Amino acid sequence: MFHTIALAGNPNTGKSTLFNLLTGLKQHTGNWPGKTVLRAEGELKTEKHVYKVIDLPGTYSLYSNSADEEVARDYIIFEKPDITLVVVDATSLERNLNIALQVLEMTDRAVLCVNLIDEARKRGIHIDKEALSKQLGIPVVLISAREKIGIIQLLKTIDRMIEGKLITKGYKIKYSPQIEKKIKELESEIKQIFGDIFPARWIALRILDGDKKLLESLKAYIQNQQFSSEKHPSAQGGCCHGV
Ligand SMILES: Nc1nc2c(ncn2[C@@H]2O[C@H](COP(=O)(O)OP(=O)(O)OP(=O)(O)O)[C@@H](O)[C@H]2O)c(=O)[nH]1
Ligand SMILES: [Mg+2]
Repeated sequence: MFHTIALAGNPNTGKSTLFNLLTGLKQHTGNWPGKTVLRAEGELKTEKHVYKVIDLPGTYSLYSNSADEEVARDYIIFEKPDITLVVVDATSLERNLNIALQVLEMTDRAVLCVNLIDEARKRGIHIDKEALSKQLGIPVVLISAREKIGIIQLLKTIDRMIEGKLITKGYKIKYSPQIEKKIKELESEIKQIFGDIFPARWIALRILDGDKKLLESLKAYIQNQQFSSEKHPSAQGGCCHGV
């Protein structure tokens, strides 16, 4: 049995370089954004486990602004990777953390990979990974995918997470009392429809944001599930039990 790892993050942060290093494949890399347009898949074997690694397109957010964002978002929400590696650029961490917070709204099972640590060190940038990890509630690993720095530590972190030895609790942004009240109301309705298969808080936030495309994706997902359980009645009681 294999586990799944998705690579998400802003464009040009070294996701495909890391993907190639982990899987031995040759995804397109280069110094301009938007190279990976569709998701690519490969295999990673660590000492203990086998993983399917998915290289997602780089995006500045995970809303419904573009096809790329939808590919990345839908993968995290509908395919539910066991671990999402959020690959960020150590030389522009503040800007990159935006997407990390968006991923944490969707899943707690994430690791922050602070890539290009070689470049950051050259520029005298110090990153306090313990403080970052404490704030975000997930492991933080400093890596250089190009110079192969920190990769053993990353693999150990992935294995430990899969084995349940590392418990994560991703940071969730607190909004104003009025918004939090609306989120609570919507959350309970969303849970009635979907149970626990989707992160209700995240869907509530997307609804409040007027994200119609997400609603369309959810509708298509439900129809798809109903269709496949009609075709394969034995499939009922799977992940969509109660929908
Ligand atoms: N210095 C340094 N450069 C890196 C590192 N990792 C990747 N790069 C370089 O960063 C550039 C972008 O790398 P990619 O792997 O293509 O980035 P990506 O995130 O897949 O980009 P998109 O698919 O466009 O989102 C390339 O020129 C890489 O060689 C690193 O650890 N250190
Ligand atoms: Mg890429």
